[in-house]
Amino acid sequence: MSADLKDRVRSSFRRQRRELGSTAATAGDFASAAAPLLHTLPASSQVACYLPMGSEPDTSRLLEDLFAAGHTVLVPVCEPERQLSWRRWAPGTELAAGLFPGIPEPVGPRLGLDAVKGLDLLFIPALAADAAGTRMGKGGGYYDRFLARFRAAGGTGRTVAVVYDHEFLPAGELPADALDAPVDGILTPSGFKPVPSSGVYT
Ligand SMILES: Nc1nc2c(c(=O)[nH]1)N(C=O)[C@@H](CNc1ccc(C(=O)N[C@@H](CCC(=O)O)C(=O)O)cc1)CN2
Ligand SMILES: Nc1ncnc2c1ncn2[C@@H]1O[C@H](COP(=O)(O)OP(=O)(O)OP(=O)(O)O)[C@@H](O)[C@H]1O
Repeated sequence: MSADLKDRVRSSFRRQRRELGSTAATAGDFASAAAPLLHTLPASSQVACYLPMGSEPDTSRLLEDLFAAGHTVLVPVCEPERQLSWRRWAPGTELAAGLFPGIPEPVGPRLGLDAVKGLDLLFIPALAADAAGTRMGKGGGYYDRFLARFRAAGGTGRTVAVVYDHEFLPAGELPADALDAPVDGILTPSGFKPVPSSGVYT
C-alpha cells in the first residue's frame, strides 16, 4: 500500500471532520453505545480513553461512566519521539496543555508501560476504522508505537477505535500496512462492532 494513498484517504477524513460542526454526535451517544461493552468489564478494571479535542468523537461522558463504574481511568500523554505515557484521570482532574497546545492532559505523575501493561480495555482515537479492524489515526504513529510495545510486553487488553458512523467502513476499505496495530472492535454512536477475525468478542 502506498504512503501516498494513505495520505490521501487521511486528508479526506480530516476534511470531513473539520466540516462536521454541530451535526456531530453527542457525548451521550458514545456513552450509550459503549454501555453493553462496559457491562462485560470485570470490576475495578484498568481502562484507557483519550480526552476529546476539537471535532473528535466526544468521550467525556464515557470517561465519567468508566470512573463512576469503579474502573481506573488512564488518559494518554504525548512524549517526545511520538511515544505515549499515561496519567490517571477522574472527574475534575486538573488539565494543562502538554507537548501539543491543543491536547489537554492531566497534571500529575506519568505512568510508563510497566504501570499500564495490565490495561483491560483501550478506547483509541481514530479518523476512520474498518470492519476488519484497520484503524487510521491522525498520522503521528503514537498509538501504533504504543500498541506494539504493549503487545510485546504481554499486554492482552482489548482495543476499540472510536469513530462517527460515516467513518466506519466495510472490511478491507482502509489501506493498511505492517506497522498498523489492528483493533478488536469499533465504537460508533449506533453501537459497538466487534472485529470477527480478532476473535476477542465473537
Ligand atoms: N484527543 C486525542 N489525544 C491524543 C491523540 C488523539 O488523536 N486525540 N493522539 C493520537 O495519536 C496522540 C497525539 N497525537 C497527535 C497526532 C498529531 C498531532 C498533530 O498533527 N499536531 C500538529 C499540531 C497540533 C495542534 O493543532 O496543536 C503538528 O504537529 O503540526 C498531534 C498529536 C495522543 N493523544
Ligand atoms: N511500531 C512502530 N515503530 C516505529 N514507527 C512506527 C510504528 N508504527 C507506526 N510507525 C510510523 O509512524 C508513522 C505514522 O504511522 P500511521 O500513519 O500508521 O499513524 P496513525 O495510526 O495514523 O497515528 P496514531 O497512532 O498516532 O493515531 C509512520 O511513519 C509509521 O511508519
